[in-house]
Amino acid sequence: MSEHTDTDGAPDEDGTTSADSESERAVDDETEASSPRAGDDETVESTADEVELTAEETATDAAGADADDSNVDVAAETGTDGDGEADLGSDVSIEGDEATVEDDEDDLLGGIDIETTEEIEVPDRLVDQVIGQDHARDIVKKAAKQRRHVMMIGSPGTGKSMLAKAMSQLLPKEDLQDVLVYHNPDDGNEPKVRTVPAGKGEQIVDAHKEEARKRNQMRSFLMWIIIIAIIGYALFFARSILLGILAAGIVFLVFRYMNRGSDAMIPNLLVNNANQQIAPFEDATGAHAGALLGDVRHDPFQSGGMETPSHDRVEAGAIHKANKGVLFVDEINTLDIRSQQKLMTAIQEGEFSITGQSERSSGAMVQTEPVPTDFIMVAAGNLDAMENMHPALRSRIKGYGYEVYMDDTIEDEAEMRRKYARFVAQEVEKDGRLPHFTEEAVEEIILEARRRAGRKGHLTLKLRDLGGLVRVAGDIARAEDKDFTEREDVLQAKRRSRSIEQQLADNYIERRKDYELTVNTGDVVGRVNGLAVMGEDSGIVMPVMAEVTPSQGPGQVIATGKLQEIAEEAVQNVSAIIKKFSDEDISEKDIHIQFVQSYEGVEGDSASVTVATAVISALEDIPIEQDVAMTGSLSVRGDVLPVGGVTHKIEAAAKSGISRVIIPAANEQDVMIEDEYKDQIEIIPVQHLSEVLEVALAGEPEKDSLVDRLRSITGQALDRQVGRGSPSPQ
Ligand SMILES: Nc1ncnc2c1ncn2[C@@H]1O[C@H](COP(=O)(O)OP(=O)(O)OP(=O)(O)O)[C@@H](O)[C@H]1O
Repeated sequence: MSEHTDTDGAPDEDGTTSADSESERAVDDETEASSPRAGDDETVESTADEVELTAEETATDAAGADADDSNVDVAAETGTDGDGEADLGSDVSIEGDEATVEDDEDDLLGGIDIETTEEIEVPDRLVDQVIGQDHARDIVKKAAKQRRHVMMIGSPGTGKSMLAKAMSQLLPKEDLQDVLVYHNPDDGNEPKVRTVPAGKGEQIVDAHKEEARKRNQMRSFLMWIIIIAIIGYALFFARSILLGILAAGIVFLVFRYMNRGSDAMIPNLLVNNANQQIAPFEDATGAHAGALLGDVRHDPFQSGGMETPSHDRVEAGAIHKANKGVLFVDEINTLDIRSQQKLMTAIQEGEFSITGQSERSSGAMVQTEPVPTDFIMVAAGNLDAMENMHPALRSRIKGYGYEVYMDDTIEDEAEMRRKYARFVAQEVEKDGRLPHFTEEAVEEIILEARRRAGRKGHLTLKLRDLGGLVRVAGDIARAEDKDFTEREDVLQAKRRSRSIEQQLADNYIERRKDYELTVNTGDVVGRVNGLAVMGEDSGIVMPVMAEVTPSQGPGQVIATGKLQEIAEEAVQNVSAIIKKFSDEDISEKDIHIQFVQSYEGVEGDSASVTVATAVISALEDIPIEQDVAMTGSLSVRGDVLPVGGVTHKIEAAAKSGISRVIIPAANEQDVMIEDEYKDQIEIIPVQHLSEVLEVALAGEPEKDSLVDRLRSITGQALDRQVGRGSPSPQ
């Protein structure tokens, strides 16, 4: 829309052809020294923009609460490299400790000295409260400045909507507008639309109401005079009270009708930003068409003087309410295609007429003049969302904005741990009812953040879940009337707030124990205790059995249920090696694989080492030790490759009474098992299938000759000792 102008001179997405828009962007980019956009070289981008942002922050951060950008100020003042002390507020002193705490992993609070989180100052601006996600945060700042759209892809609870909300706080409030819808005397079905600066809308409506009230007052006065005159005339001259009442009634109705007419002239304040302290943030996640695009209510009377004028029935949609602010749509692929197309039009044109969304209602007759929709769109979701999103909409966002992938974890450094301590303070303050956390309680939360990361030297950024733990712990402390949330409360919360998958997995392990289905002693040919993950945070022992039989025709891999594909892939991977060391030709055999009592939940190739071991055992008729469980992916040359969820898998093995577990050596650093399991299980990291067989197979000398053959054909010369006695990483 022509009336939309951006404060920074950046072009609107105003319906120009893409060629026009591109040239506008080029001009814009020139004026902005080097405004980057998605797809540009990141290094070049960030240098120019950091300068911009730093300048912006220095000017605007009067509150001094900026989390990361304050580093610059701190560095300038103290001469240090500035690593965020200022984040934690003046109450918390960490100066002097810096050099020593930086790399001390055991200092869980990263060097700050607090008794409780009450002492930690929480920054005012949402953007400064965001932990990690530096890339996304920078993008959001740039995009707010340049009025660009953003697409954030990543795991749930990593701060996507928080960042979108933060973006609205960064937009200029001065640009906000009110939108009024007026009756159109020429065409009642096409109400007029006018925009005025925020706050003016209410004044205009009030002025119209006042005018209508005065007019109606005058009319009422006139009406009563006429009624009295008519009744007087009827009584004294016509001598008929009935006639008088009838005539007075008609006069009354005529005046009522006239009054309704002047009420109908009062405009409808469609979008009211009078009390808006920041630019609007509209969350249109899962919104139906009406809520997203606006609607016109049905009018049951439609005509005859009783109808509601069409402009009064118009309702704004999220796209209109978000004008000059942020429209956030999570799981954007769940919007139906028509809504996505219309959303695209709104982005492109910067305006969108409102019409009835229900085709059979009287609202469908009405279509307003275009209503401004000059919002910044923040689309979010996981990778699926991106695949299933309307391609043209995606290209709109891409062409006019940034795409950013959210991190799941962040490096575990002193600065970051201090921010996690602040995160606990933030969550406590946000909730408003929880007791603050003691130092030890915060330490336990940080330990949990490490554990949940599933990666050595990292902390989880799935902070919604971690915030959930903070709340449960706080609630436990509150229920006990404690002044502060203590370490025991966090430990209890950890036990209580187990996910459905964790509860299911524990049930599963218990049930298998009850029915004595878990075999953890002795040795069996063709049976391996495999390990799998359920959901994101729990493991199970999943035995795999293999049987090899001569085939009538070409050999097949036969597996149960949905696991056929995984079995086939695992057998294919191992077939090259088997061909070399075995006299048996497996292409002439049927290989039956059973994932015992499991139909799904096995992720991809993490079962391939298990399947390969079971097949080799069945083929060579060498038994497998059942006190061993294993996980790992396999290359065609027999290398054992890393997999996910090792910590949960090891814990599941320990819970099932298994005493040794084989994991890929590359995953060794990710193991963060709870203390209680450390003495129960020996962890054996391996690099090659020959090591797996050396540990898992029983029945020498067949085992030794097989391992030797495997080593010689794959050129694997292992110096290190594997098997019993190798130190566990914990
Ligand atoms: N990076 C972060 N920094 C600080 N707090 C965070 C962060 N990520 C998540 N949180 C906390 O978790 C809450 C939920 O996060 P948010 O709604 O932004 O996640 P999301 O990525 O949008 O998830 P979803 O896609 O499921 O909606 C936030 O209100 C905040 O308390």
